[in-house]
Amino acid sequence: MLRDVLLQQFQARLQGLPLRVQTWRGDILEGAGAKVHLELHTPKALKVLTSPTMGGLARAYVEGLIDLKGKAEDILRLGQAFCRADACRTGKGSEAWKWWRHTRLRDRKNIAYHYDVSNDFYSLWLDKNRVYSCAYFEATEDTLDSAQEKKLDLICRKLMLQPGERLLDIGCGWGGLILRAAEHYGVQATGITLSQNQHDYVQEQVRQRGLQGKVEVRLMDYRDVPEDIGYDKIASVGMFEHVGRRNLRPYFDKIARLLRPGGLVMNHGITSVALNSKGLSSGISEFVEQYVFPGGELVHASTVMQEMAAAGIEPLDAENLRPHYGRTLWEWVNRLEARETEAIRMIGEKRYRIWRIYMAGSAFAFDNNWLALFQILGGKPDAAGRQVYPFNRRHVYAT
Ligand SMILES: C[S@@+](CC[C@H](N)C(=O)[O-])C[C@H]1O[C@@H](n2cnc3c(N)ncnc32)[C@H](O)[C@@H]1O
Repeated sequence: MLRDVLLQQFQARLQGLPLRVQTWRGDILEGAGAKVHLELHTPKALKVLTSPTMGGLARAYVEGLIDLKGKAEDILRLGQAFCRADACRTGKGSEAWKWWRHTRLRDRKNIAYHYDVSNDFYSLWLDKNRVYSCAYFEATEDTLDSAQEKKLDLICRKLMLQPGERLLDIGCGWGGLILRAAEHYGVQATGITLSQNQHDYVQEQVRQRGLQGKVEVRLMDYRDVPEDIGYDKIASVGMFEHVGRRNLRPYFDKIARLLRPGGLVMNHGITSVALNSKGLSSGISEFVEQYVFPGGELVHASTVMQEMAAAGIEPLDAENLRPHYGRTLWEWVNRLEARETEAIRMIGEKRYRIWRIYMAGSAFAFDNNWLALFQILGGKPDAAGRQVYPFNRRHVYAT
């Protein structure tokens, strides 16, 4: 019978893996020294497991065909060995994305899908400032809270924020950067987001902290920001992954028009390690597109610099924070798992599983050098080509 053949093929793949498997009939297939328990809830799961991909396993878990119990790190390591997916960084993923996907309406829907899940859910496992991007673990003893504050400060120092300057934060999330920049660096800050929940939360923070007139948040697409102001500094943190490969040129053109001559921009975001921008293989990109970040796209850091330069913004500094994002994501996963019951009550089992597996998978991808995180600082020279930037980096590291 086909089912028995599939079961045999599956068993052959298990050889030597520390995995305990329980089938829907209650049979136990014991691997040596099992660290992870895999439950097959239905014979349908066998189809996924006989020619497995990382994305296929994630989908089966999210859809409830299988259950995975154990430490998220062990699950990912086993998944990789089981799928024999050593080369996910090679960029053989889907090319399904198309430029017309990034209409304003579609982007707004995509953002709402991911960010408007529930503010309470995000507050369960993010740091106290609700920063949803890579932290900066400057010292080994840093906690998530301190590492996120250090990241915000690192960006403020790289941008050389001065009191009275105008700062625009494109994709401001729950306001961590604009609130800190206004309170600690004295800038006039404007944040934009496409998420209604984030917008409402930041507005309430501005009111509670008495920052009216100093911090403004707007529910707005970056393409619609009025160009008559001339910002001294612009930040975009964990946002440009939503822009789309083909929109990077107009995105940086827009930034160049918003920035006054001599101004600085910090583009902080996830980049691919593969040069060809095709996405991670083993079905990972397809899973992320369907369940996590519809419309998200990654490019190599060199492409970011190229597109920046084409818009007349001079790349001044680039730092890869890859290990910091691995650590940040493991912190998020551990904190989410510790609050599993509340999380499921708030957003339901399926969405809990999506966030758990995508964050653990992303942590694994950073640890394995499949993904990178680049802070790229650029400056807009004045008409004579001048860009006032120090001859050293003391302003960044001497605190
Ligand atoms: C991963 S969050 C990062 C939030 C914040 N910068 C942080 O570090 O916590 C991405 C942000 O980009 C915003 N975003 C995505 N696409 C956007 C667009 N087209 N226009 C404006 N904001 C956008 C989202 O609304 C969200 O606030």
